[in-house]
Amino acid sequence: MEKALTIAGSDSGGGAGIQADLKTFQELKVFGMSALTAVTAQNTLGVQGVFPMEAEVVAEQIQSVGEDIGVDALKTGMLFNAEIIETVAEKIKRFAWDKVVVDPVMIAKGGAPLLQQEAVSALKNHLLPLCFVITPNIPEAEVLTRMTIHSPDDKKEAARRIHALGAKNIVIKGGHDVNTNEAVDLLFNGADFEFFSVPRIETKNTHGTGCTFSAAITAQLAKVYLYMTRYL
Ligand SMILES: Nc1ncnc2c1ncn2[C@@H]1O[C@H](COP(=O)(O)OP(=O)(O)OP(=O)(O)O)[C@@H](O)[C@H]1O
Ligand SMILES: Cc1ncc(CO)c(N)n1
Repeated sequence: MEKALTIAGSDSGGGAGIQADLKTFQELKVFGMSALTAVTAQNTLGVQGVFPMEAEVVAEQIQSVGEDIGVDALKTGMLFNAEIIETVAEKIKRFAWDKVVVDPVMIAKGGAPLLQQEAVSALKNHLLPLCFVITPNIPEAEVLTRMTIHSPDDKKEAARRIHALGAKNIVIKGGHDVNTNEAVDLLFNGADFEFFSVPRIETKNTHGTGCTFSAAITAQLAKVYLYMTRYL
């Protein structure tokens, strides 16, 4: 059975974070493992508390999993601060993991910060160059590129800029594009653009959509051989 690791925060409400990731791994029939970066107290009303782990605690969890069980693919979610980001980047390099999915989690849907503002540059400098796929939502893509995104062309330009930061494949998710009746994601692999569009489901219950999405990509990556060198 292929093995997937999530390096992310705990959501006590079970909709996002490692809980969403592990449920998704299980659904897609890969063996799920976790390295916890933070404990959050969350429910349907919002985020009531955020308690980050020491970077050393994150490092030890990744080390234990990497040196014994093995990792076919991994994703990162909430990383909270620069120290944790740098620790995660070091471990990815140390184990030479290549199927790395970065969900650049910054702010919970209710507005609570899940990444310190000063950690954005650590994310750009240390983690983006190591990632095979990055899955920003529109506000996250705006922070990473320092541009505003209104149109499909803006999404393309943002994807180009994120590619220039070192990410190999970029998916800009369209969940936040609430003015259209479609949810349109854009994939850019450094050469070609592809839009994926589905009818927007009218619901407020979208907590954890991004975590589930990036966990699904990670699970599917765990099962495939990366043979297309253009993407590597
Ligand atoms: N209302 C919706 N109807 C259909 N698809 C949706 C809807 N909202 C989001 N999606 C899809 O779900 C996936 C996740 O996108 P979204 O932009 O919601 O991520 P996110 O903001 O990072 O989520 P979160 O921060 O809650 O984890 C994308 O593929 C997006 O197109
Ligand atoms: C722990 C955690 N990770 C990610 C998100 C983003 O959905 C969240 N709300 N909570």
